Amino acid sequence: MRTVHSLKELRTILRSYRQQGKTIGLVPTMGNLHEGHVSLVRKAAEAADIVVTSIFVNPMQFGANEDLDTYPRTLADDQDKLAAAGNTLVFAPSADEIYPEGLARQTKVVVPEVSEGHCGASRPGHFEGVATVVTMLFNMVQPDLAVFGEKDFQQLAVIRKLTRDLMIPVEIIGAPTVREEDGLAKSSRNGYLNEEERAIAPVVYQTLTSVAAQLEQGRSDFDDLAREANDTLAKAGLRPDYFNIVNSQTLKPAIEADRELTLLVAAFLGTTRLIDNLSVTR
Ligand SMILES: Nc1ncnc2c1ncn2[C@@H]1O[C@H](COP(=O)(O)OP(=O)(O)OP(=O)(O)O)[C@@H](O)[C@H]1O
Ligand SMILES: CC(C)(CO)[C@@H](O)C(=O)[O-]
Ligand code: BAL
Repeated sequence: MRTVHSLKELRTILRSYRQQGKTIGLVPTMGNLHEGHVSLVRKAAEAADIVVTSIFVNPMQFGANEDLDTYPRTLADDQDKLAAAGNTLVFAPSADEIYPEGLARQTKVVVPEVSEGHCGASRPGHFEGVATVVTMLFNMVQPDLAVFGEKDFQQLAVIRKLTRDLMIPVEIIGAPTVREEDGLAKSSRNGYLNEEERAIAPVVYQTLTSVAAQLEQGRSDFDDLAREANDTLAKAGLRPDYFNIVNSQTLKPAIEADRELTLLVAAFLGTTRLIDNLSVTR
């Protein structure tokens, strides 16, 4: 497995794979890889001949008070995990390689509606940063397909929409959330949790499953359910950011007639912000 840091090297290698008629799958990540990421690489390897995993902590999607500087950078460990998972090529560019003129001069991709609300409301500019870098990665790698985790549910919706709207010829594949045994969604940011916080963290998924069960049993007083969920999170020691019950396609607030619902949650444990979601069919 090779690792390249420059766009020039990336293009040279990919040109040769394309000339051999190989299909290319892309797995965009920010590194500090865990089994969730590995599942995306495996899925990409099942569907494409060549898997390119990008590792780039994208400054454009971080707010001024967020964890850009402390985000874990663990390239050597990541390379070991990727090689074992069947990855072909790692693309690990510097910020200068991606944004040579700096962020202020960067053209932006703005995705309306699905970017609004939820994480989009709590992290202004975040999805512009994600949409822009993902569009750039699509242009740099020109993959046949790309795999993203359902853990970042709103992000996946944003990427599906921009791919359709900009007519980018890439198949977008969603992959299910990989969890710890106690239900906590695997996430690089779980590493920020101290022992006490880690013991509380599974309450996020427990709350999702409890609300999902009540929806399946026919409850449709969505506002009350969301309020109760926020209370449960707060009582456990979390600081809820949002708990929203939405239409799974539009990500707009659910209405009685909706059959496919998704519960979206973000909550802080200390300074760590956890997100998760669960979909329900009624
Ligand atoms: N537990 C998981 N299961 C499946 N996919 C995941 C999981 N966690 C992350 N992913 C996916 O991996 C890709 C890269 O995500 P990223 O590098 O941000 O990982 P992360 O662990 O979610 O990090 P963070 O803690 O910053 O959110 C995204 O498509 C994301 O949805
Ligand atoms: C898709 C992504 C790699 C874009 O920076 C990032 O948002 C992530 O890791 O989910
Ligand atoms: N997993 C989404 C990347 C971010 O939180 O910035």
